[in-house]
Order: sequence, then structure tokens, then C-alpha cells
Amino acid sequence: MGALVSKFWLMMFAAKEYKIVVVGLENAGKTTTLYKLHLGEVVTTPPTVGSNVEELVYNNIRFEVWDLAGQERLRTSWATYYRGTHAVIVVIDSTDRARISIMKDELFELLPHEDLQSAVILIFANKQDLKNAMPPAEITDVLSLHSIKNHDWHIQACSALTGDGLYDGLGWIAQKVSEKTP
Ligand SMILES: Nc1nc2c(ncn2[C@@H]2O[C@H](COP(=O)(O)OP(=O)(O)OP(=O)(O)O)[C@@H](O)[C@H]2O)c(=O)[nH]1
Ligand SMILES: [Mg+2]
Repeated sequence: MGALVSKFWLMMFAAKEYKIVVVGLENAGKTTTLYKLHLGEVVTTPPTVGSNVEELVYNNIRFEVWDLAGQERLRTSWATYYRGTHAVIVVIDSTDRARISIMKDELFELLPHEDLQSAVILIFANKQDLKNAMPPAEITDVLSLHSIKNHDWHIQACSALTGDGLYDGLGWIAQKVSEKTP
């Protein structure tokens, strides 16, 4: 009986873990975002090769967050992480006007992937602490976000350095995933 009860609680608890994958071009701020959320600190790391994974708890919801590598030769590995994903976070360097069209191509390549059909998409318009950052409305236009029809999406201005906006974005994901699987 005791074992049955603890299995029940384990299942209830386990049911509340959601998987997030974090993608974006190199230097966008994905790893900085992950560790600012995980540790509350800015951690300086070399460019990611492979991935980092950490658990975050927000509003009693557990997230397993996978921070992937953004360099061009490593982006082909993103799809190997998609299975079981509830949310994708796309981190944008809002100052990088030259390469945002590359991120648009990457975004529209990942959206139809079969493992992401029920995933919600959060775009972090990162580096808003810098003067020349594009505002979210401009990024929305350049990325043609309004043409996304099959996924819930949301854009959030943020700075992984100061932490501004990060929990607003995570809160949007928390709300969306718990609506889908109450
Ligand atoms: N000013 C500013 N700099 C940031 C911000 N977020 C990240 N950075 C800086 O951007 C650089 C790249 O950050 P990373 O988090 O390593 O970037 P990444 O997206 O993980 O890059 P890859 O691992 O190569 O894909 C670092 O020098 C960070 O300190 C931000 O919000 N504002
Ligand atoms: Mg990284």
C-alpha cells in the first residue's frame, strides 16, 4: 500500500516536469540565460559544444532545460534533442541585425519538425540592455512571427545579464504548458 501511494505521488510529481530546448545562433546568450535562471548569476562560459542541461523550478513546475550549441556546424544536432519537448526558447541577440535572417531560416526549419508539433515557442529578444538593440516589434516583423500558425508563440524582451524579462518569459511557458496538461 505504502509503495502504491508513493508511486502515485511520484507519478503526480513526475507529470509536472516539462522539457524546454533553448536554441539560437552562437553568441545570442543561451548559456548566459540558462545559468542566470538556474543560479541567479551571470556565468561566463566558452561557446557551447554539445549541450548544458539544468533543472529549474518555477511556480511549482519543474522544467528540464537543454541549452544547445549555436555555431553553424553544431546546429544540425538540434533536432536530436527535440523528442518530448514542451517548449522551445529561441534566444536572439537583438543587436545582431546582420544575422537575424539566418535565425529566421533556422526557426522556420525547426517549426515543422514532428517532435515539436505540440511545443510552444518563446522568443527571447535578448541583450535589451544594449543601446542598439532591436525592440521586440521589429524582431517580430523581421522573423515574420505572425506567419506562425501551428504553434503558440510569444516574444519577450529580456537581458540575460540583468535578468530583466527572463521570468516573464518562463511564466508564459509555465502558463501555456499547464493549460495543455493541467
Ligand atoms: N550585453 C549583454 N550581453 C549578453 C547578454 N546575454 C549574453 N551576453 C553576452 O553574449 C556573449 C555570448 O553569450 P553566451 O550565453 O555564451 O551565448 P550562447 O548563445 O550560449 O553561444 P553558443 O554557446 O556559442 O551558442 C557573452 O559574452 C555574454 O556575456 C545580454 O543580455 N546583454
Ligand atoms: Mg552557449
